[in-house]
Amino acid sequence: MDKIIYGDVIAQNIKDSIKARIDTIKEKGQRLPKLVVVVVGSKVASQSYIRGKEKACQAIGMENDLIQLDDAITQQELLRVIQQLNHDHTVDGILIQMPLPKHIQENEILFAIDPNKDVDGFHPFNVGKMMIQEKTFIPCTPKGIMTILKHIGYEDLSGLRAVILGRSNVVGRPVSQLLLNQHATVTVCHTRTEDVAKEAANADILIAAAGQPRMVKADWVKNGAVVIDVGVNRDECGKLCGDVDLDEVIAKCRYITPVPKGVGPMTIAMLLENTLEAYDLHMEKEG
Ligand SMILES: Nc1nc(=O)c2c([nH]1)NC[C@@H]1CN(c3ccc(C(=O)N[C@@H](CCC(=O)O)C(=O)O)cc3)C=[N+]21
Repeated sequence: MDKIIYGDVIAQNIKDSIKARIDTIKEKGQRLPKLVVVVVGSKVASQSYIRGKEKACQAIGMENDLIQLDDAITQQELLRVIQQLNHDHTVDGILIQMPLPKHIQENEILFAIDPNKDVDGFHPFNVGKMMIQEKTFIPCTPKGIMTILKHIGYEDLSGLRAVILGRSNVVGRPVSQLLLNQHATVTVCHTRTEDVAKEAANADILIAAAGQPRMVKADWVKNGAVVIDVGVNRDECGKLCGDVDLDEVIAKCRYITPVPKGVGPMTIAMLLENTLEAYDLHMEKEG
């Protein structure tokens, strides 16, 4: 069914070209790009994502380290770990796995990461740069969504209505900016929106990032719409499922991304891409 966009296939192509780049770096005998992932605590949900990313790094020959920290780590101790990584010249990208435990002040942590190593694009300096359309690290999931849209010929979004379900710092807010940059007319819906289904039904491009299993039904979708499912939920059976009821929605839409094999693998590919960008930035500076 060519309505379904398999993000894992697009992601594989991107990873292949990053691998080719890394192969040439190896041939030249230069230092390899390196990503460090910091995880606090042992949340099960985090583990599968971390493993996916580790596997991806290994497959393309990118250096990667995992720093696993105890749940009980203090704010100061975590800040010190980040400082060390900031000063380590072999480290190109730093990813602090979200969410952090409740006793950690997330914003202070985000401020602490060297903006030039912020491959998540979560540092407020980089968030601000994105807002004013300066070149910077674009958060991985929003960047993955835009790459999928471009892949299906949705690059110039002039005259199109984009509706986003969810206003998180990680997906909803940044993707709204990126869609706006591509000239879409953007609506962001959230828990206080009066009639989400009605808003969604106006969308030419519907981005579901609400964290509600199979919330989006057929009557939420305009005929011919593009539906991007960012949901990472577990259903009653413990199976990974999205925010969109694909079986219902598929008849109405022009394109739809599945869960799994949709946005998730793209997020990882974008993380690798951002780490390579960070590497290029650092090599340029080191001369
Ligand atoms: N600082 C930070 N940056 C992140 O980018 C970040 C984070 N924290 N915290 C957690 C979320 C979640 N996330 C996913 C990435 C890939 C898949 C993915 O590849 N999923 C596969 C399936 C994996 C499976 O089967 O479990 C798929 O959709 O096909 C899922 C989830 C990134 N996150």
